[in-house]
Amino acid sequence: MNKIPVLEIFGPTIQGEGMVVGRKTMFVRTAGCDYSCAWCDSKFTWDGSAKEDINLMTADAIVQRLKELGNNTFDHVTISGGNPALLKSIDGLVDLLHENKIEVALETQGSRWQDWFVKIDDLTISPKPPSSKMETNWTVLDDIILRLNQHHRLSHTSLKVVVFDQTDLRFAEEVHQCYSSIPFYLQVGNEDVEEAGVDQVANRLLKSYQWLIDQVMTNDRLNRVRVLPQLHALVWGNRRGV
Ligand SMILES: C[S@@+](CC[C@H](N)C(=O)[O-])C[C@H]1O[C@@H](n2cnc3c(N)ncnc32)[C@H](O)[C@@H]1O
Ligand SMILES: Nc1nc2[nH]cc(C(=O)O)c2c(=O)[nH]1
Ligand code: SF4
Ligand SMILES: [Mg+2]
Repeated sequence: MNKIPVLEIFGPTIQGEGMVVGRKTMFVRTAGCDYSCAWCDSKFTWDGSAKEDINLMTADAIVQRLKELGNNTFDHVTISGGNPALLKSIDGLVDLLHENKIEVALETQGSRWQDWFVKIDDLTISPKPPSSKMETNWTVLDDIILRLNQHHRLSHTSLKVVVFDQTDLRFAEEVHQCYSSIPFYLQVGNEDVEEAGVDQVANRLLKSYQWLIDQVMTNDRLNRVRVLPQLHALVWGNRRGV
């Protein structure tokens, strides 16, 4: 089947995270995840609560919807989820976006490989730290990085680790040490994914950002790194579709 299970298409907005933070982009959010992170801010993609909202769409229909929403005001689309890497059918969407001169970014956790990864312009791999309660399969992650390297795609790749506490920070060090040539991003954990108030979310995030900066500044294992909060959460809190 080459249809794609889609939960959200939205934008234009700014990429709030990681290697192309601030970039004007549209989002396509797919349904389904092989993980169930304790603090996932997109639980509706895998916990069944939004299963009625899943749209099985062709690549053509997705691009048509993106154009309805964004007209000519975008040239970049971020595919996130859930885990889009569960879906072979994303291949055709990436090709169609490229045919339309639109760049493509991907958010994934590094638990599955897809051959279409080598076509992604901005590929973010985000292994999950202990606070998520998930276990990284290092063999799979190694294999993904190896394949990207074989295809000369590391210049299009970044690693991003969400950090909530000291234990997560040790995990981040480990990931950075293993793959030290890949641009590395530390992302502030959002502890308030149920909070409706924008100011409350922003205040808490800024406090956590300060803590994370302080930790990283004095850490000699985290030198060639970038430390970022989720910019969209600072602006819009936990609102969906931004
Ligand atoms: C919802 S996930 C979807 C893509 C993919 N499943 C992944 O985790 O990389 C998108 C990004 O949001 C991050 N994220 C999810 N919940 C978060 C939270 N509570 N605080 C900070 N970042 C979070 C993930 O780590 C990931 O980098
Ligand atoms: N603005 C904005 N930036 C994002 N970066 C990664 C997101 C995601 O949920 O994958 C995300 C999102 O949902 N919104
Ligand atoms: S891997 Fe991503 S989408 Fe899946 S549960 Fe974790 S944060 Fe959520
Ligand atoms: Mg998000």
